[in-house]
Amino acid sequence: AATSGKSITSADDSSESSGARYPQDLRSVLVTSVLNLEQLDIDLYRGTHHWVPSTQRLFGGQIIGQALVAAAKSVSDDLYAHSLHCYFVRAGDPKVPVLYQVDRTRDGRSFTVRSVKAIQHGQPILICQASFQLLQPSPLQHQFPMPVVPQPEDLPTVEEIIQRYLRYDLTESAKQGLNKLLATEVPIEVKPVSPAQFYRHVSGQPRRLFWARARGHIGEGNMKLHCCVAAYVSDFALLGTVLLPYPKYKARFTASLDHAMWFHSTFRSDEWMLYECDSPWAGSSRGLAQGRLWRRDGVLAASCSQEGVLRVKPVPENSKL
Ligand SMILES: CC(C)(COP(=O)(O)OP(=O)(O)OC[C@H]1O[C@@H](n2cnc3c(N)ncnc32)[C@H](O)[C@@H]1OP(=O)(O)O)[C@@H](O)C(=O)NCCC(=O)NCCSC(=O)CCCCC(=O)O
Repeated sequence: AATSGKSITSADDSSESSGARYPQDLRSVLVTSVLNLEQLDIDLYRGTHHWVPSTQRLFGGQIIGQALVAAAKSVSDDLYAHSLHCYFVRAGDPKVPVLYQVDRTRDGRSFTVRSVKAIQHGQPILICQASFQLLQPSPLQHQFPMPVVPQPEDLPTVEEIIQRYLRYDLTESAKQGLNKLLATEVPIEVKPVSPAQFYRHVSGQPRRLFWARARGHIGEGNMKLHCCVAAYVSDFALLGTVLLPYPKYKARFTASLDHAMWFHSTFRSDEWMLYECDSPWAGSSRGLAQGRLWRRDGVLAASCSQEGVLRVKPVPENSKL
């Protein structure tokens, strides 16, 4: 079943397919560049960087998404990604590309496993195992119900929310921070269900919900690619859920330590999906966050879990943001 270096980052180019929002010249940058790896040799790929968070380390979602692209290139078209398990062992350096080395761990009748090492400066920054499966019928089928929330059309984008905040009486440095956020091109669109909770302006349960989708058109037909994009999206704002009950503290150092993801159903990552994030536990400078990605028709598309290191400091009194 193994193949060599197939292109999995080819979106459906056949103009606007079934209700797509974008013509082909507005293909998602996630497909055209973020997840588009250069093949250097058999099972060896190179990826470059796009959005780098303010932490100045590589965005974990990008490394996971690219690792899954590399793994998927060596499995046949009839197999679907069903899970991945990763450890972030070193911070990624945004100044150099990342190499992805794929090991074809096992090809079975139903399941196929790949191990991927992401390397910079000769050392691993991520180790990832991904598993793929032939679709199989099953009498066992259940899922939790999707939370009831406002539809994305009735909610503002993060950009609109930031514009609103900029009209408040803020310190110069808070304004600068918000303007920097506005100027940053993140390849996904986000609509928080509760902006005050999303931005930690109210103390609350360690739980938040937002709608997310890839910017631009991807199209149907390439489920592996949608899983790679969902892996990218799944690392966005997930770990921050741990901080929601603690408005009196701000992050001094946060980084995800590991990330696991399970894909349950077919979905389109360029259509709105509800991301439900919660954190059941924090302690010992670590926090556990869990996420569920829902299709808007209520089908559970994917679940993920992540543990991160979180070192915090008190927010100064009288802080305006
Ligand atoms: C840093 C990792 C997690 C390993 O930590 P450690 O084993 O402690 O490594 P060191 O290199 O020894 O220390 C790193 C740093 O931490 C300081 N440190 C260590 N221990 C302590 C302590 N007990 N108390 C205080 N400080 C401590 C140490 O001094 C170092 O500080 P520095 O000298 O100032 O650097 C390592 O495994 C790692 O980095 N892994 C990679 C993590 C990663 O990159 N994850 C993916 C990116 S995170 C992400 O994507 C989330 C983005 C979210 C964006 C969004 O929400 O939208």
